[in-house]
Amino acid sequence: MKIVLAQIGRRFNREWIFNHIDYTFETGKSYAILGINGSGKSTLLQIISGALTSSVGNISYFMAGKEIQVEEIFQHFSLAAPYLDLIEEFTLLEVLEFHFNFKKRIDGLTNEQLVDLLNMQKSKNKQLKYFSSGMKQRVKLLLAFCSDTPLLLLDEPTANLDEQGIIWYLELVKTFADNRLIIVCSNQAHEYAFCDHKILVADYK
Ligand SMILES: Nc1ncnc2c1ncn2[C@@H]1O[C@H](COP(=O)(O)OP(=O)(O)OP(=O)(O)O)[C@@H](O)[C@H]1O
Repeated sequence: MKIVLAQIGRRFNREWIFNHIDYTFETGKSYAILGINGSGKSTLLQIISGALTSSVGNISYFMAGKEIQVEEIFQHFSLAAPYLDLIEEFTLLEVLEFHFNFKKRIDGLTNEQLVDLLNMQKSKNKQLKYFSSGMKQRVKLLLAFCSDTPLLLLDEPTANLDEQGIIWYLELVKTFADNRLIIVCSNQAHEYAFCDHKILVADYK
């Protein structure tokens, strides 16, 4: 997969958040979008995911040399982000079942294997509204990493995770990152240290 940004800019009302971004993202590489709070990392990630349009410029997506339209791109990425909500009335098993109706499971992982990966056997029949914020974050990350998509988008992946959770996240990266295009929005070194390329939003002010 290849994503090409050409002179991308975004403003809200009269304020330009960033402008003139020319950048190419490619499969097999990992990228960190970096910047202080409010610098525009999530805005850029949402443009890449097609959830938000840019104010100027063009974004193009290619898979196996064939162009994909932005309306289709949702089928090809998984996203874990603070603004993405889980259905809290569902139990963990119901969340897994529901999510994987829409996305293919990586390596055909079963619900039991996914629960084991989360280390949440005791909580599999519990509604998510009773999960701690760290547990919900682990579920979001697992759904993203274990969906068979070429593009993995992670916004603040270790938000709400304790030290053990951060180690668990880095294990997910090791196990499920191969041959994918990964883009991480972050301002915490431990969550993007593995990334090959770094993009500073402040360079595009
Ligand atoms: N819908 C919107 N309307 C107006 N302003 C917005 C909107 N969405 C974002 N902004 C503004 O755009 C700027 C960038 O926000 P964004 O959430 O992309 O930053 P961020 O770098 O991801 O921040 P954080 O590290 O805190 O998550 C902020 O000043 C924010 O207030």
